[in-house]
Amino acid sequence: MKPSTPQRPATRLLVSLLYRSRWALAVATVACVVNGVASVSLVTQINHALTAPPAELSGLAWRFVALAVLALVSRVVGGVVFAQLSQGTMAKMRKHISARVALAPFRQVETLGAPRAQSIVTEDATNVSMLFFALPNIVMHGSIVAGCLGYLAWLSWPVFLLALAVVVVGSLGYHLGDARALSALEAAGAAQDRLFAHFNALFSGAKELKLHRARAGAFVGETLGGEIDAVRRHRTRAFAAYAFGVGWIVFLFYVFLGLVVFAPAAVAGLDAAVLAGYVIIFLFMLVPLDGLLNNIPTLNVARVSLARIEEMLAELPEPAAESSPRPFGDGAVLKVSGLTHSYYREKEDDVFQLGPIDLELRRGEVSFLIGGNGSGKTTLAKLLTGLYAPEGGSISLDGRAVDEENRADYRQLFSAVFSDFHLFETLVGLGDPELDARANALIAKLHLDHKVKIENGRFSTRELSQGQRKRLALVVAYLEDRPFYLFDEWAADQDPLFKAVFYQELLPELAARGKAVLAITHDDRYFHLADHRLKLESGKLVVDERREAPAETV
Ligand SMILES: Nc1ncnc2c1ncn2[C@@H]1O[C@H](COP(=O)(O)OP(=O)(O)OP(=O)(O)O)[C@@H](O)[C@H]1O
Repeated sequence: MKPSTPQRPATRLLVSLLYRSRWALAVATVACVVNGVASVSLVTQINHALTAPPAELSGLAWRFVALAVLALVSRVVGGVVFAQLSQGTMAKMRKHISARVALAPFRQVETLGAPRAQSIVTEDATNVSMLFFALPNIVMHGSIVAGCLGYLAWLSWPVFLLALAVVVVGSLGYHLGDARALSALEAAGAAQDRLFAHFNALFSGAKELKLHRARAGAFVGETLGGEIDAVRRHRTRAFAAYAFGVGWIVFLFYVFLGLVVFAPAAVAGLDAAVLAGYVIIFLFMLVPLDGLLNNIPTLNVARVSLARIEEMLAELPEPAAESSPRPFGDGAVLKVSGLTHSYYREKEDDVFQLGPIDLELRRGEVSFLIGGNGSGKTTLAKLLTGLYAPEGGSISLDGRAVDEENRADYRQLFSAVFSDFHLFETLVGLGDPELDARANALIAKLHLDHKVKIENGRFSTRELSQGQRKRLALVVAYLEDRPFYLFDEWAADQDPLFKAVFYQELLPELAARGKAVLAITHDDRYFHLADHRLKLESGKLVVDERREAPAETV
């Protein structure tokens, strides 16, 4: 993973976010200002009413009511627009990131990993949405502070210069804390990614944790607990740095105030007659200054999150066109020449090399791919189905090469059930009664009709055994009716009876329907049924024989 640089603001995303929301932001900020003015005016009206003669009271009361309504409306408008902005931004970011992950090359999705993506889609998107609560406050309070400084400059240049010096010295101190806070926030982000991985393990490893008290204790207490504490520590460090920064600036203002009030002689050109004026401005300025400084951490947390989002998006290349101008036909022969792929395993400093591989898959044929664990069968299947782009060599269909431009289309020729398949809740084509009927017929054929059925394109349950769920995955693949079928150790979790159905009935049936079937298998009892046998050993294809070819034992 590249080191991120939160100090460099995620400018592009930030600017585009703000630009796209400029009108809503303007409305919300104006509503905030109107609310501030109305609230202050309400207080002045009350003040006035306390000493006003009774004849003026009814006029004051009407003005009071009007101001109260204005304060109410502006507060509601501001609150609603900010809520829309922040929630809208969060939703947009989540959709954008999800779409980019969905369109990214499969290898990149594998490398990125779910925990980091989850952490970014949840925590970081929320942090960015908070920007919309902080920004108007920063603008509002910042402009009051700037206005006060301007007024000071008009009143007295020396006092203004002194105030400016305080602002510069204070900002430098704040900036030092800010740099520390940003690096702590970045470290918190990295710890948060690891935390999500551990949270996932809490569920995927629930059985193992339940069966081993010591492991559960060590995992929850040290691994997971350690990461929770790491996030807490880094975030606390960041916010403590901001607390020091705010304290430092406010302290400098008190020093300044003390200097002007108690040692006016120290400030050249200070007019004692307008001293009270300065003091009032300083005191008035303290509240918005505090508000301004307190909102900067939210802005910086959002900046760090935006940088993390940008970094992740940069790792997922811009999606290529999803369909080429000339889609593939069904194709009769899939030819592979000199195909290679390598995995670099950082932790072991080791490379797994698959290939170079040459082979052919033909429609109407059942091919079995065998080989020991780790020999590269699944990797070859990912290359054949177009999930991985080959590092070397080529794949072609009826002589037409598969390339970057048409790979997404090429993938649509395959129906696959991988060993780590995912069963979605619904079929594609919801609400089609004909599809429901075909699916239910297949479910009956796979002896699952007493357990589950399809209603409106939805499985009535997915609470099934692993072998049963795999049968449902097979139903989904059958319904897709693509020209190429891949089964990665599909029969591994089936009972002997069903293994026989799979190898002796289902696969030949698919081949008879003109499909090219590739089954990765360890079931040597059924090897003799294959039309085409392939064997991998340590990434090399050591057997490639067809039924009609001279006998060679596999
Ligand atoms: N995502 C990955 N990153 C790094 N190395 C990987 C990755 N996936 C697989 N490998 C390595 O590539 C090699 C081949 O893995 P592959 O899954 O293709 O084997 P396989 O023949 O399907 O094994 P099995 O029969 O156990 O399913 C293994 O040594 C494995 O460690």
